[in-house]
Amino acid sequence: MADAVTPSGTTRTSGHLLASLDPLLHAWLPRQRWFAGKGRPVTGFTPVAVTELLPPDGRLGLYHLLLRVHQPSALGAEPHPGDCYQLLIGVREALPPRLAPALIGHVHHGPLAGRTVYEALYDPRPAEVLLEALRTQARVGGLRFERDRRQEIREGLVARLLTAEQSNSSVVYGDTFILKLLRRVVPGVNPDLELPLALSREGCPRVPAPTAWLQADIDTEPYVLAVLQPFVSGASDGWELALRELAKGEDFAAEARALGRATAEVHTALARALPTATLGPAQLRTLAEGMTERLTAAVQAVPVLGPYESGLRAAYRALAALAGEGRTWTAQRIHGDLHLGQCLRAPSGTWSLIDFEGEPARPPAERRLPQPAVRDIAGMLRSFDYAAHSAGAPAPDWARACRAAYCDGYAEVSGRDPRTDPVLLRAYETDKAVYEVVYEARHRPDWLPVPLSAIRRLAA
Ligand SMILES: Nc1ncnc2c1ncn2[C@@H]1O[C@H](COP(=O)(O)OP(=O)(O)O)[C@@H](O)[C@H]1O
Ligand SMILES: O=P(O)(O)O[C@H]1O[C@H](CO)[C@@H](O[C@H]2O[C@H](CO)[C@@H](O)[C@H](O)[C@H]2O)[C@H](O)[C@H]1O
Repeated sequence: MADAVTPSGTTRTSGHLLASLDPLLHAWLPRQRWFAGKGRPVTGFTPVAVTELLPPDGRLGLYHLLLRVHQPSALGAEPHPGDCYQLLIGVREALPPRLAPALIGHVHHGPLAGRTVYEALYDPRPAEVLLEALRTQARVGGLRFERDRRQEIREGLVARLLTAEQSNSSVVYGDTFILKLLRRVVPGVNPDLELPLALSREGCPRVPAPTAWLQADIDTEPYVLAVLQPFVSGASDGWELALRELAKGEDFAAEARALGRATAEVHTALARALPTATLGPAQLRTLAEGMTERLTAAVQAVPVLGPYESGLRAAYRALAALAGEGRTWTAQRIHGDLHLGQCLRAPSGTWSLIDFEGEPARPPAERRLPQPAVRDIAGMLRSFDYAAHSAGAPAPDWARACRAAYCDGYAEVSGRDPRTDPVLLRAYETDKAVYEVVYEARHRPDWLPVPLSAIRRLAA
């Protein structure tokens, strides 16, 4: 491993530390749930920044690492410098049994020889070090711990790692706050901080307002590394709730309507807070072309889509035809990956939306472009359909009622009924269903029939 490029204030041992960790990380990193490069071998690491948060000479050492992971590009893809991942490495003489699942390995040489290194977020003490650094707005090396001073952060909140299946890692502090530590990080503005901050400035209560955040400046570029928000205690997510109601044969229309209202509140606040744009004929054509290209790539990746391709293309042709008629749409910042799993219902019945990162597979710059709000609505409509097809026997009437109630709720608050834009809505729903086919084929092949049933309907 090359010598560490350390920000000022970092440790004398960091270069050696990385050299001794290299073989351990090779074995450990690709097995992590949040590692996005699965299926391609890891050929090496380059340290981007190494910061000592607790010196290793005590009972507990703690390092913050940003690591570039080198992997061969996918066949036909452009050469890529490698994704940058964020790690928190704990160092102890020996691991207590409760931390066994966190083990990375035993170090055999270098300054940490004889010590054990592990995934520090499993351990309450290192996680509490992060909260304390946020509370006190610490600066350590190139790490900047920032906070909104209007919100109080109490001392001594006890940390626990969330065990949910997720793309990043989250720690809950005393049921008061949740810290999302981003794993694959990119330079520039991150919508997962940008949009909740903008919504909080607008006074929109539908999104937990960021309390604090961690940033790094690397080669003059800012990286958002973690975001702390109030924890919605006792909340259930929309997906769990929908499946529970379906299993009981209960209707979900009242909740769907409340979700429609919440989505409209968020869209209205985002349109006020951040720039909007008008999509003219040229942009509509580009939009339709992009959808068509994604369909072509999806058919190549998942050939079972083949028989439906021409039927699905009709939705995109209809969109391009609207461009020919000179139709325009307003575009604005949106959630970008809205589905039932991104909606939390507090015990009081209030809904919140979370996770504004956008679709992780899309390039970061594209995720921050203004887009028609209908795209988020299409995501939610797909989600009701998903729920109705995931619970034992399909429940098309249940899905229809939810979809209608969601649009009603949206129209009540925004004054715009998404069903008055059927061509755009259908094109976005088709695009999302195609994405889902690829997603399920890659990640959950047993679920493939769920989006495929929508594909059959949309292609007819
Ligand atoms: N403010 C919050 N209050 C309560 N639970 C939350 C909150 N934010 C996130 N969660 C929980 O954490 C999980 C992961 O959060 P999410 O932002 O979706 O992370 P990821 O981007 O890693 O998927 C969610 O599914 C939800 O259960
Ligand atoms: O939550 P993520 O940002 O990781 O989104 C990805 O995974 C989702 C599944 O967890 C996937 O969503 C699809 O399945 C959901 C049920 O599990 C369903 O509610 C969604 O409507 C459906 O799209 C999402 O597409 C993917 O990007």
